[in-house]
Amino acid sequence: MSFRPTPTLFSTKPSSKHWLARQFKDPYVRQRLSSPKNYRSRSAFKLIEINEKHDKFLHRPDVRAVIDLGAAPGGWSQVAAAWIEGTSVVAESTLADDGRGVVIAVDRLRMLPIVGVHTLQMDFLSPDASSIIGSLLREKANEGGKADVILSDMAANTTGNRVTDVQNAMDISEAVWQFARSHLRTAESIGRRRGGVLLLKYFEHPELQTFRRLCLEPHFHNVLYVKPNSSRSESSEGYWLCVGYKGK
Ligand SMILES: C[S@@+](CC[C@H](N)C(=O)[O-])C[C@H]1O[C@@H](n2cnc3c(N)ncnc32)[C@H](O)[C@@H]1O
Repeated sequence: MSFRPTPTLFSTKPSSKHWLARQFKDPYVRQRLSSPKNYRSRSAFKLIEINEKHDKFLHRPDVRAVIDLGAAPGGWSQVAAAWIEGTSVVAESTLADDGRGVVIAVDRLRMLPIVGVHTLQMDFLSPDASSIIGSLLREKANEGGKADVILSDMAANTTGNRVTDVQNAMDISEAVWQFARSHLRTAESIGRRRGGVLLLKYFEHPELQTFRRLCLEPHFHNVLYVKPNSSRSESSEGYWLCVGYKGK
């Protein structure tokens, strides 16, 4: 596919020129535009890469319920649904009776539908988010309302105020962790040390490292820092891949 902008569609401000130049050079932007899979976001390649490099935690026969927090526009949900829907390399017999598991995608923005994905438009930080998502899990996946994998690519809008931005990032990490405590399946219940997986985006800051040490490390068999090649090197984002949830 050729990748040429229509000049009249773009502003010529220096910031726009810089953005455009970066987009044209970016191999993942090109890959997204040329891929027949029509991924909705460049982020899809981050999840694909993390999954490939880390034991294909998403592509396990016993992964039936995936929650994608901060899912819009939907690249990660597409990747998860491809597996759950059985369009990936999976034996039919390993899927649930109706041939599917469930992906629940949550975002405060509206998302266009994706086959096999239940979308919830809501603010994840609202007090009733956990119970609403839990009810949907019980209804669509299992009585216990447990998820095998919880993904969070959520990021608050930056304000330019460092203190506020760090606090917002902390609030999201804390809320995701509290949610995982209630809804993530334990490794023990699956009989697999690496089961019960949380993938959580965070931004470099000492307070977030403290959060990792106090909240995540004691409750998972392994917590890895992951910076996929597809995550821009100038971005301070990284992911914690927490495998083997030990339970409360
Ligand atoms: C980087 S994008 C996610 C991209 C997504 N993984 C994909 O592949 O398409 C981050 C998303 O988090 C969402 N978000 C941030 N804070 C949120 C909140 N409190 N509740 C729900 N969604 C939130 C934003 O609306 C945004 O769509």
